[in-house]
Amino acid sequence: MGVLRSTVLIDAPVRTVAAALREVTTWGQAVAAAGGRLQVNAEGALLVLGDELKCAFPLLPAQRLRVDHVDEHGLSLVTDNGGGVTVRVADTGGGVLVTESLSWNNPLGKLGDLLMFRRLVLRLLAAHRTQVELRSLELAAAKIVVAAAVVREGKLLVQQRSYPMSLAGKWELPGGRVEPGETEVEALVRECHEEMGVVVRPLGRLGPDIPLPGVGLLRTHTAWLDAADVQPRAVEHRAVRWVAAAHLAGLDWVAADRVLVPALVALTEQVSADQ
Ligand SMILES: Nc1nc2c([nH]c(=O)n2[C@H]2C[C@H](O)[C@@H](COP(=O)(O)OP(=O)(O)OP(=O)(O)O)O2)c(=O)[nH]1
Repeated sequence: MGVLRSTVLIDAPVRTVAAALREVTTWGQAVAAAGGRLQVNAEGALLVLGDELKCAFPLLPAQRLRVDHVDEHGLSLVTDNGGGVTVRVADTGGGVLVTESLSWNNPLGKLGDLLMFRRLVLRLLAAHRTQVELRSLELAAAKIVVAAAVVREGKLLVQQRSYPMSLAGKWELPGGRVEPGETEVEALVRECHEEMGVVVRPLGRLGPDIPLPGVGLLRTHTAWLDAADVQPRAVEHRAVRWVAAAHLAGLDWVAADRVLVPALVALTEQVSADQ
């Protein structure tokens, strides 16, 4: 088995780099820059566990890759013959270190590695490194949309959108755009008050950053309702609902929020166990 590794230090938040890694287009552009073609069998713009990709390079048999692991620390893709790509992101305090390892099984042996595979893999690693860095810096400068994950009595608070047409009827977390001069926490408190008439207390970050094409970057914070007995109401939305962990995966979410579901399920189960 051949293995090559590449590293790069990126000046962006660690979850933002992880978000760039998940983007299907980042992988597609890297493969194209190395002379290949990537076909993706994924529902959204971001890779989730189990998604499949088919990677083809001239003169080589196409490889099927499956997303085997993905979280805010990186992801791994595995091929049918035991090879694959693992990318890890780690905050060093002086930038985010991205380490990518690409391993392959070459039926042509050492000579094939020397003549062809090593060069191709190095090209691919360099192209991916460049794409991830470019996209991370772009996302780090993007406008932020904040969302609140509020759990009470074993259920998560969700809202049903009423606009625009393309999102009407879909479910999302309460929140909205961070206005100029506002912190994320201030925006979250303001949006929850405007949208549901409640006061929330944000507690900290949850789950991955999620790129919203043409809008910005979605960032989620866990939050508590300030008063235990107050009932959120739908001011701008069609409905608000409290949903148990077991029903979260089945909800008709806006596309981006599907990526958050594992973190939302884990949070809801954990808070229910603690209460
Ligand atoms: N609030 C919120 N917005 C989300 C989520 N997921 C997601 O893709 N979005 C998108 C939908 C919108 O394109 C954008 C934020 O829109 P918004 O309508 O909530 O924000 P806003 O109140 O600041 O904007 P507006 O109504 O004044 O236009 O982010 C989510 O979970 N919560």
